[in-house]
Amino acid sequence: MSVYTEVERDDLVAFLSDYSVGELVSYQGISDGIENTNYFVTTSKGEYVLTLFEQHTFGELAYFLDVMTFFYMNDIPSAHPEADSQGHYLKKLCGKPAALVVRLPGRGVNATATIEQCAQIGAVMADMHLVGQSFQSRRPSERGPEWRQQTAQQLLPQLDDERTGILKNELAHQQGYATLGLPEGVTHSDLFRDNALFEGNKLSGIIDFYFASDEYLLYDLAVAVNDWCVGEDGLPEATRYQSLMKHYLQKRALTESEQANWNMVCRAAALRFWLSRLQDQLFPREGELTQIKNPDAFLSILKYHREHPLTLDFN
Ligand SMILES: Nc1ncnc2c1ncn2[C@@H]1O[C@H](COP(=O)(O)OP(=O)(O)O)[C@@H](O)[C@H]1O
Ligand SMILES: N[C@@H](CCOP(=O)(O)O)C(=O)O
Repeated sequence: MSVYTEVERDDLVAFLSDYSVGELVSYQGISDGIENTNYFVTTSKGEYVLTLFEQHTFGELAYFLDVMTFFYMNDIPSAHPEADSQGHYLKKLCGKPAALVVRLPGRGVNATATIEQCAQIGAVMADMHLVGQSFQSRRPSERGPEWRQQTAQQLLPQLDDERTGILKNELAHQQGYATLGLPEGVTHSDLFRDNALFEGNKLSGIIDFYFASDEYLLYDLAVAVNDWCVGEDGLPEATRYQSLMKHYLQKRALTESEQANWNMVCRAAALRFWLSRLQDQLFPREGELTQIKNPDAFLSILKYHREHPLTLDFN
Protein backbone atom coordinates (compact mmCIF):
# COMPACT_ATOMS: atom_id res chain seq x y z
CA MET A 1 0.00 0.00 0.00
CA SER A 2 1.25 3.49 -0.74
CA VAL A 3 0.16 5.99 1.89
CA TYR A 4 3.08 8.30 2.50
CA THR A 5 1.06 10.98 4.29
CA GLU A 6 -1.66 10.22 6.85
CA VAL A 7 -4.59 12.64 6.75
CA GLU A 8 -6.50 13.34 9.98
CA ARG A 9 -10.30 13.51 9.78
CA ASP A 10 -10.50 17.15 10.98
CA ASP A 11 -8.00 18.27 8.36
CA LEU A 12 -9.99 16.51 5.62
CA VAL A 13 -13.28 18.05 6.80
CA ALA A 14 -11.68 21.52 6.66
CA PHE A 15 -10.24 20.77 3.21
CA LEU A 16 -13.58 19.59 1.79
CA SER A 17 -15.45 22.62 3.15
CA ASP A 18 -13.98 24.62 0.26
CA TYR A 19 -15.69 22.39 -2.35
CA SER A 20 -19.37 21.86 -3.16
CA VAL A 21 -19.15 18.15 -2.45
CA GLY A 22 -21.32 17.87 0.66
CA GLU A 23 -20.31 16.45 4.06
CA LEU A 24 -17.57 13.88 4.68
CA VAL A 25 -19.03 10.41 5.27
CA SER A 26 -15.88 8.24 5.22
CA TYR A 27 -12.40 7.95 3.78
CA GLN A 28 -9.90 5.19 3.32
CA GLY A 29 -6.29 4.88 2.12
CA ILE A 30 -5.91 3.27 -1.31
CA SER A 31 -3.69 0.24 -1.52
CA ASP A 32 -2.59 0.67 -5.16
CA GLY A 33 -0.31 3.32 -6.55
CA ILE A 34 3.33 4.15 -6.14
CA GLU A 35 3.98 7.84 -6.57
CA ASN A 36 1.39 9.61 -4.46
CA THR A 37 -0.83 9.25 -1.40
CA ASN A 38 -4.42 8.44 -2.40
CA TYR A 39 -7.64 8.12 -0.42
CA PHE A 40 -11.14 7.16 -1.49
CA VAL A 41 -13.45 9.83 -0.06
CA THR A 42 -17.21 9.39 0.28
CA THR A 43 -19.29 12.48 0.89
CA SER A 44 -23.02 13.07 1.11
CA LYS A 45 -22.88 14.03 -2.61
CA GLY A 46 -20.63 11.45 -4.19
CA GLU A 47 -17.40 9.48 -4.43
CA TYR A 48 -13.99 11.05 -4.97
CA VAL A 49 -10.31 10.28 -4.92
CA LEU A 50 -8.12 12.58 -2.85
CA THR A 51 -4.50 12.69 -4.00
CA LEU A 52 -1.67 14.24 -2.03
CA PHE A 53 1.25 14.76 -4.37
CA GLU A 54 4.48 13.56 -2.84
CA GLN A 55 6.97 14.55 -5.53
CA HIS A 56 5.66 17.41 -7.61
CA THR A 57 5.48 21.14 -7.03
CA PHE A 58 2.34 23.25 -7.41
CA GLY A 59 3.71 24.57 -10.73
CA GLU A 60 4.14 21.12 -12.28
CA LEU A 61 0.78 19.91 -11.03
CA ALA A 62 -1.16 22.65 -12.77
CA TYR A 63 -0.03 21.02 -16.03
CA PHE A 64 -1.28 17.52 -15.06
CA LEU A 65 -4.65 18.81 -13.94
CA ASP A 66 -4.95 20.77 -17.20
CA VAL A 67 -4.15 17.59 -19.16
CA MET A 68 -6.86 15.66 -17.29
CA THR A 69 -9.40 18.41 -17.80
CA PHE A 70 -8.47 18.74 -21.49
CA PHE A 71 -8.91 15.04 -22.24
CA TYR A 72 -12.15 14.86 -20.26
CA MET A 73 -13.53 17.89 -22.14
CA ASN A 74 -12.52 16.22 -25.44
CA ASP A 75 -14.54 13.08 -24.76
CA ILE A 76 -11.66 10.86 -23.72
CA PRO A 77 -13.01 8.71 -20.89
CA SER A 78 -10.82 9.91 -18.05
CA ALA A 79 -10.73 11.12 -14.46
CA HIS A 80 -11.20 14.85 -13.94
CA PRO A 81 -10.53 17.14 -11.00
CA GLU A 82 -13.16 19.06 -9.00
CA ALA A 83 -12.71 22.81 -8.69
CA ASP A 84 -12.97 24.46 -5.26
CA SER A 85 -15.11 27.53 -4.52
CA GLN A 86 -12.47 29.79 -6.14
CA GLY A 87 -12.26 27.62 -9.26
CA HIS A 88 -8.89 26.07 -8.27
CA TYR A 89 -8.04 22.41 -8.81
CA LEU A 90 -5.08 22.39 -6.44
CA LYS A 91 -5.01 23.13 -2.70
CA LYS A 92 -2.70 22.41 0.20
CA LEU A 93 -3.36 19.56 2.64
CA CYS A 94 -0.88 18.36 5.31
CA GLY A 95 1.66 20.68 3.70
CA LYS A 96 1.39 18.88 0.34
CA PRO A 97 -0.32 19.91 -2.90
CA ALA A 98 -3.64 18.03 -3.07
CA ALA A 99 -6.50 17.56 -5.53
CA LEU A 100 -9.94 15.99 -5.41
CA VAL A 101 -10.79 13.91 -8.47
CA VAL A 102 -14.16 12.36 -9.32
CA ARG A 103 -14.07 8.60 -8.66
CA LEU A 104 -14.66 6.53 -11.80
CA PRO A 105 -16.54 3.23 -11.64
CA GLY A 106 -14.78 -0.05 -12.35
CA ARG A 107 -11.40 -1.48 -11.48
CA GLY A 108 -7.90 -1.56 -12.89
CA VAL A 109 -6.98 -4.72 -14.75
CA ASN A 110 -4.93 -6.88 -12.39
CA ALA A 111 -4.70 -9.99 -14.57
CA THR A 112 -3.62 -10.33 -18.19
CA ALA A 113 -5.75 -8.08 -20.39
CA THR A 114 -8.51 -9.45 -22.60
CA ILE A 115 -8.36 -9.00 -26.38
CA GLU A 116 -11.30 -6.58 -26.13
CA GLN A 117 -9.58 -4.51 -23.43
CA CYS A 118 -6.47 -4.26 -25.64
CA ALA A 119 -8.68 -3.12 -28.52
CA GLN A 120 -10.21 -0.35 -26.42
CA ILE A 121 -6.83 0.83 -25.15
CA GLY A 122 -5.45 0.97 -28.71
CA ALA A 123 -8.44 2.98 -29.89
CA VAL A 124 -8.51 5.40 -26.95
CA MET A 125 -4.76 5.99 -27.17
CA ALA A 126 -5.10 6.93 -30.85
CA ASP A 127 -7.95 9.31 -29.91
CA MET A 128 -5.78 10.87 -27.22
CA HIS A 129 -2.88 11.33 -29.65
CA LEU A 130 -5.16 12.94 -32.21
CA VAL A 131 -7.03 15.35 -29.93
CA GLY A 132 -3.81 16.02 -27.99
CA GLN A 133 -2.38 17.79 -31.02
CA SER A 134 -4.43 20.85 -30.04
CA PHE A 135 -3.32 20.85 -26.39
CA GLN A 136 -1.33 24.02 -25.81
CA SER A 137 0.74 23.52 -22.63
CA ARG A 138 4.16 21.94 -22.88
CA ARG A 139 6.13 19.79 -20.47
CA PRO A 140 9.35 17.90 -21.26
CA SER A 141 9.47 14.23 -20.26
CA GLU A 142 10.85 13.62 -16.78
CA ARG A 143 11.76 10.01 -17.63
CA GLY A 144 13.36 10.69 -21.00
CA PRO A 145 16.81 9.69 -22.33
CA GLU A 146 18.69 12.03 -19.99
CA TRP A 147 16.89 10.60 -16.95
CA ARG A 148 17.57 7.06 -18.19
CA GLN A 149 21.27 7.85 -18.52
CA GLN A 150 21.52 9.49 -15.07
CA THR A 151 19.49 6.78 -13.32
CA ALA A 152 21.60 4.07 -14.91
CA GLN A 153 24.73 5.71 -13.46
CA GLN A 154 23.13 5.68 -9.99
CA LEU A 155 22.11 2.02 -10.32
CA LEU A 156 25.09 0.45 -12.11
CA PRO A 157 27.27 0.03 -8.98
CA GLN A 158 24.48 -2.10 -7.43
CA LEU A 159 23.88 -4.46 -10.36
CA ASP A 160 25.30 -7.91 -11.03
CA ASP A 161 27.49 -8.56 -14.08
CA GLU A 162 24.69 -9.76 -16.35
CA ARG A 163 22.46 -6.72 -15.65
CA THR A 164 25.43 -4.35 -15.90
CA GLY A 165 26.26 -5.74 -19.35
CA ILE A 166 22.69 -5.43 -20.62
CA LEU A 167 22.23 -1.94 -19.23
CA LYS A 168 25.45 -0.57 -20.70
CA ASN A 169 24.76 -2.19 -24.07
CA GLU A 170 21.20 -0.89 -24.11
CA LEU A 171 22.22 2.68 -23.28
CA ALA A 172 24.70 2.57 -26.14
CA HIS A 173 22.05 1.18 -28.50
CA GLN A 174 19.61 3.95 -27.55
CA GLN A 175 22.11 6.79 -27.88
CA GLY A 176 20.31 8.25 -30.89
CA TYR A 177 16.83 8.17 -29.27
CA ALA A 178 16.65 11.90 -28.49
CA THR A 179 17.33 12.90 -32.10
CA LEU A 180 14.96 10.48 -33.88
CA GLY A 181 12.59 13.39 -34.59
CA LEU A 182 9.42 11.29 -34.38
CA PRO A 183 5.95 12.91 -34.12
CA GLU A 184 5.39 14.28 -30.63
CA GLY A 185 2.50 15.48 -28.51
CA VAL A 186 1.01 15.24 -25.06
CA THR A 187 1.29 11.63 -23.87
CA HIS A 188 0.06 9.74 -20.80
CA SER A 189 3.43 7.92 -20.66
CA ASP A 190 2.27 5.46 -17.96
CA LEU A 191 -0.86 3.86 -19.44
CA PHE A 192 -0.56 0.51 -17.68
CA ARG A 193 -3.34 -1.94 -16.84
CA ASP A 194 -3.69 -0.38 -13.38
CA ASN A 195 -4.20 3.06 -14.89
CA ALA A 196 -7.35 2.26 -16.88
CA LEU A 197 -10.52 1.32 -15.06
CA PHE A 198 -12.84 -1.23 -16.67
CA GLU A 199 -16.28 -2.53 -15.85
CA GLY A 200 -15.84 -5.96 -17.42
CA ASN A 201 -14.66 -5.25 -20.94
CA LYS A 202 -15.95 -1.67 -20.96
CA LEU A 203 -13.43 1.11 -20.37
CA SER A 204 -14.82 3.53 -17.79
CA GLY A 205 -11.81 5.82 -17.81
CA ILE A 206 -8.10 6.49 -17.69
CA ILE A 207 -6.43 7.71 -14.50
CA ASP A 208 -3.03 8.76 -13.21
CA PHE A 209 -1.87 11.39 -15.66
CA TYR A 210 1.05 12.31 -13.41
CA PHE A 211 3.73 11.26 -15.89
CA ALA A 212 2.03 13.11 -18.74
CA SER A 213 4.50 15.05 -20.88
CA ASP A 214 5.52 15.85 -24.42
CA GLU A 215 7.04 12.71 -25.82
CA TYR A 216 7.16 10.73 -29.03
CA LEU A 217 3.62 9.43 -29.56
CA LEU A 218 5.24 6.13 -30.46
CA TYR A 219 6.76 5.94 -26.97
CA ASP A 220 3.29 6.19 -25.40
CA LEU A 221 2.16 3.34 -27.67
CA ALA A 222 5.20 1.25 -26.72
CA VAL A 223 4.56 1.80 -22.98
CA ALA A 224 1.01 0.50 -23.46
CA VAL A 225 2.09 -2.48 -25.62
CA ASN A 226 4.72 -3.50 -23.06
CA ASP A 227 2.10 -3.80 -20.35
CA TRP A 228 -1.28 -4.54 -21.99
CA CYS A 229 -0.08 -7.04 -24.56
CA VAL A 230 1.78 -9.51 -22.36
CA GLY A 231 0.57 -13.08 -21.90
CA GLU A 232 0.72 -15.30 -18.83
CA ASP A 233 4.50 -15.56 -19.18
CA GLY A 234 4.83 -11.75 -18.91
CA LEU A 235 6.15 -11.40 -22.48
CA PRO A 236 4.53 -9.78 -25.54
CA GLU A 237 1.84 -12.03 -26.96
CA ALA A 238 0.59 -11.94 -30.57
CA THR A 239 -3.22 -11.72 -30.28
CA ARG A 240 -3.25 -8.98 -27.65
CA TYR A 241 -0.57 -7.10 -29.58
CA GLN A 242 -2.48 -7.32 -32.85
CA SER A 243 -5.69 -6.22 -31.18
CA LEU A 244 -4.18 -3.12 -29.56
CA MET A 245 -2.16 -2.14 -32.61
CA LYS A 246 -4.91 -2.69 -35.20
CA HIS A 247 -7.32 -0.51 -33.23
CA TYR A 248 -4.68 2.19 -32.84
CA LEU A 249 -3.64 2.07 -36.50
CA GLN A 250 -7.24 2.27 -37.73
CA LYS A 251 -7.30 5.80 -36.30
CA ARG A 252 -3.68 6.91 -36.63
CA ALA A 253 -1.19 5.45 -39.13
CA LEU A 254 2.51 5.38 -38.23
CA THR A 255 4.95 7.43 -40.30
CA GLU A 256 7.80 5.65 -42.09
CA SER A 257 10.21 6.93 -39.49
CA GLU A 258 8.02 5.62 -36.66
CA GLN A 259 7.85 2.23 -38.33
CA ALA A 260 11.62 2.14 -38.79
CA ASN A 261 12.24 2.95 -35.12
CA TRP A 262 9.54 0.83 -33.48
CA ASN A 263 12.00 -1.63 -31.95
CA MET A 264 14.22 1.08 -30.45
CA VAL A 265 11.21 2.85 -28.93
CA CYS A 266 9.81 -0.41 -27.47
CA ARG A 267 13.22 -0.96 -25.90
CA ALA A 268 13.39 2.61 -24.56
CA ALA A 269 9.95 2.17 -22.97
CA ALA A 270 10.97 -1.15 -21.38
CA LEU A 271 14.24 0.35 -20.14
CA ARG A 272 12.43 3.28 -18.52
CA PHE A 273 10.31 1.01 -16.31
CA TRP A 274 13.12 -1.44 -15.60
CA LEU A 275 15.16 1.51 -14.29
CA SER A 276 12.37 3.14 -12.27
CA ARG A 277 11.46 -0.18 -10.65
CA LEU A 278 15.12 -0.85 -9.83
CA GLN A 279 15.38 2.61 -8.33
CA ASP A 280 12.27 2.02 -6.19
CA GLN A 281 13.75 -1.31 -5.05
CA LEU A 282 17.32 -0.21 -4.39
CA PHE A 283 16.64 3.32 -3.15
CA PRO A 284 13.19 3.08 -1.50
CA ARG A 285 11.40 6.15 -0.22
CA GLU A 286 10.04 6.31 3.32
CA GLY A 287 6.34 5.56 3.61
CA GLU A 288 3.83 3.97 5.94
CA LEU A 289 3.39 0.99 3.65
CA THR A 290 4.57 0.90 0.07
CA GLN A 291 4.43 -1.63 -2.72
CA ILE A 292 7.35 -2.20 -5.05
CA LYS A 293 6.83 -3.61 -8.52
CA ASN A 294 9.14 -6.30 -9.84
CA PRO A 295 11.99 -4.83 -11.95
CA ASP A 296 12.80 -8.20 -13.53
CA ALA A 297 9.44 -8.20 -15.35
CA PHE A 298 10.77 -5.29 -17.43
CA LEU A 299 14.23 -6.76 -17.79
CA SER A 300 12.53 -9.78 -19.41
CA ILE A 301 10.48 -7.55 -21.73
CA LEU A 302 13.59 -5.59 -22.67
CA LYS A 303 15.47 -8.82 -23.44
CA TYR A 304 12.50 -9.97 -25.53
CA HIS A 305 12.61 -6.80 -27.68
CA ARG A 306 16.38 -7.17 -28.08
CA GLU A 307 15.91 -10.67 -29.47
CA HIS A 308 12.47 -10.57 -31.19
CA PRO A 309 11.59 -7.20 -32.78
CA LEU A 310 7.78 -6.89 -32.94
CA THR A 311 6.38 -6.87 -36.46
CA LEU A 312 4.23 -4.06 -37.84
CA ASP A 313 2.89 -6.27 -40.62
CA PHE A 314 -0.68 -7.19 -39.64
CA ASN A 315 -1.93 -8.61 -42.94
N1 LIG B 1 -10.47 8.82 -10.53
C1 LIG B 1 -10.36 7.62 -9.95
N2 LIG B 1 -11.43 6.82 -9.88
C2 LIG B 1 -11.36 5.61 -9.27
N3 LIG B 1 -10.25 5.12 -8.70
C3 LIG B 1 -9.14 5.87 -8.75
C4 LIG B 1 -9.12 7.15 -9.39
N4 LIG B 1 -7.89 7.66 -9.27
C5 LIG B 1 -7.17 6.75 -8.60
N5 LIG B 1 -7.90 5.67 -8.27
C6 LIG B 1 -7.48 4.49 -7.51
O1 LIG B 1 -6.28 4.82 -6.84
C7 LIG B 1 -5.22 3.93 -7.22
C8 LIG B 1 -3.93 4.69 -7.23
O2 LIG B 1 -4.03 5.78 -8.13
P1 LIG B 1 -2.80 6.22 -9.01
O3 LIG B 1 -3.14 7.52 -9.62
O4 LIG B 1 -2.37 5.11 -9.90
O5 LIG B 1 -1.70 6.44 -7.89
P2 LIG B 1 -0.17 6.76 -7.99
O6 LIG B 1 -0.03 8.01 -8.77
O7 LIG B 1 0.25 6.90 -6.58
O8 LIG B 1 0.48 5.60 -8.65
C9 LIG B 1 -5.66 3.38 -8.56
O9 LIG B 1 -5.11 2.13 -8.82
C10 LIG B 1 -7.18 3.29 -8.39
O10 LIG B 1 -7.51 2.13 -7.65
N1 LIG C 1 3.41 1.99 -13.95
C1 LIG C 1 4.71 1.99 -13.35
C2 LIG C 1 4.78 2.64 -12.03
C3 LIG C 1 4.25 4.04 -11.96
O1 LIG C 1 3.43 4.07 -10.88
P1 LIG C 1 1.86 4.29 -11.01
O2 LIG C 1 1.29 3.48 -9.91
O3 LIG C 1 1.77 5.77 -10.86
O4 LIG C 1 1.39 3.79 -12.35
C4 LIG C 1 5.23 0.55 -13.17
O5 LIG C 1 4.41 -0.37 -13.28
O6 LIG C 1 6.41 0.39 -12.92
